[in-house]
This record gives sequence, structure tokens and C-alpha cells, in this order.
Amino acid sequence: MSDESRPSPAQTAVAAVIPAAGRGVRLGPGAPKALRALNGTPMLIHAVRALAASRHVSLVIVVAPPDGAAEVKSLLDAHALPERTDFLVVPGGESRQESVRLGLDALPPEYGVVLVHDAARPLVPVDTVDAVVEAVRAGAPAVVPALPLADTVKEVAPAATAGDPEPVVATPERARLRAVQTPQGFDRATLLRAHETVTEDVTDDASMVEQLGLTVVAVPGHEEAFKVTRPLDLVLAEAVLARRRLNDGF
Ligand SMILES: Nc1ccn([C@@H]2O[C@H](COP(=O)(O)OP(=O)(O)OP(=O)(O)O)[C@@H](O)[C@H]2O)c(=O)n1
Ligand SMILES: C[C@](O)(CO)[C@H](O)COP(=O)(O)O
Repeated sequence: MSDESRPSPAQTAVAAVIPAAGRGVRLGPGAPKALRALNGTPMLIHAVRALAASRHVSLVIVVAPPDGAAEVKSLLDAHALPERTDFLVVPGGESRQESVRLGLDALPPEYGVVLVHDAARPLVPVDTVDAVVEAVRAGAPAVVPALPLADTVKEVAPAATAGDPEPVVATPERARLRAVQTPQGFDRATLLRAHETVTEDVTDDASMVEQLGLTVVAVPGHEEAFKVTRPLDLVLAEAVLARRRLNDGF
């Protein structure tokens, strides 16, 4: 399908790419992070359900650990997932950026809006997913969910000798800073161009779009969309799930 004949993001279907190929080094030894359990269910399944909960999302592409695609397919088959959503699994790469690109290589042509969501953010609420989709459908080429910071942030220079204190060189004005989450949402053509154009390593997809000179916009993120990175995050995630179960009356 050529770009001219492609429907606009306002009309088209939404796909989500879930990079889940990381090892989870900061979480400590064990299975790849996305396959570790949260309250008995793999983190990846929580993340897939969170995205598939959006009525907008009709395809989820899971980017599995490089040698784990068969295991991920079995996990998707073994867990209840919405029937209206299609699922694809592809093997991932060495970096998050490469894994996202491998996911995009599997994107069918009819999807004009693409979400990229970390498997490591398993508890993102559906309202956050919907807010990102709606902002892309309203015309933004790239959208990030973002929260104000609680801590003051310092820029530091390298220590003179490894292990010495690092000199602080600046204190950016906190009110202007945001902590950025996922899902990040994109007009398909913009995201594909960003991944074709930007070759240096970056930490999120939206920054690749910034490098194209396009405007990225922020919508409100959510505290429960935090990234499970270190062991304490697992404790928080299980506490959030326990609170949800109580609130749902289970
Ligand atoms: N080669 C990689 C590296 C990361 N990711 C994914 O990108 C998301 C965000 O990455 P992060 O939280 O840093 O996960 P890990 O790379 O697994 O963590 P660590 O850096 O602690 O090893 C995760 O869902 C992770 O699975 C990926 O798909 N492919
Ligand atoms: C994409 C991201 O979650 C936005 O905050 C973050 O940059 C991923 O970083 P990581 O070091 O790959 O976890």
C-alpha cells in the first residue's frame, strides 16, 4: 500500500509492539525479565492484557527473547486473552531499539497507528493507553505519557577518578521536566522513518522522532505505568495487583 492510498491515523487500526526481549540484568539473576511472574502470571502476559484491554488495539506484536519465541507463543496460547485482538510473536535483538525494529518489520500494512510498549510496564491502565491513541488519532505524529518528577534532578560530570564523588554541573528546572513512560504512540510512517533514519543508540522511540525534527507531545501518564527495573519494583507491582484485586472485589 503506498503512503498516498494509506488511510489517515484518524481512521486506521492500531497495533501495539511490545519489546520483551531484554534480560532484566538490573532485576537480578533469573529468567528473562518479561517471563518472570507477577502474582503467578508472567509479566509479559500482564503487559499484553493491558494493551489488548484497549478497544482501539486490534493487533499485538510481541518481541520475544531471541531464543524464546516458541515459549512466548505457548504462553500466549495458555493464557486468556481478548478474542477480538490478533497476536504475532517475533524474536528480538541485542538492544531495545533493535527489538522494536524487528517488531515493526512484522507490522501488516493496514495499521496506521503504532504503540510501542515495554513488557516491563505490565500494569499500565487502559485509560493511559487510550489517551495516547486518541492523541495520535487527533493528529500528533508522536505521543508520550509523562509524569512530573518528585525528585530534583542534577546533571553531573564524570568523577576525576572512578569511585570519587561526581561534580554537579547543573540543576535543570524541575517544573519543565517529565518522566516518560510507555506506551508511546506514533503515526506509522513517522515511526518507520525514525527507525530507518536514527542509527545511534537511544533510550526511547519518541527521541528518534525528535531527531527527525518533528514535535512529540506529552499526555498525562500514570503512576501504575512504572517500569519494573529493580527488585523493589516487583514488590510495588505485586502490591498494586493486590490492591486492584481488593477494589475489584475478588
Ligand atoms: N534487547 C532488548 C532489550 C530490552 N528490550 C525490552 O525493552 C523494554 C525496556 O527495557 P528494560 O526495562 O531496560 O529491560 P531490560 O533490558 O530487560 O533490563 P536491563 O537493562 O536491566 O537488562 C523491556 O520490556 C525489555 O524486554 C528488548 O525487547 N530487547
Ligand atoms: C522507553 C522507556 O521506558 C521510557 O521511559 C525507557 O527509556 C526504557 O529504558 P530502559 O533502560 O531500556 O529500560
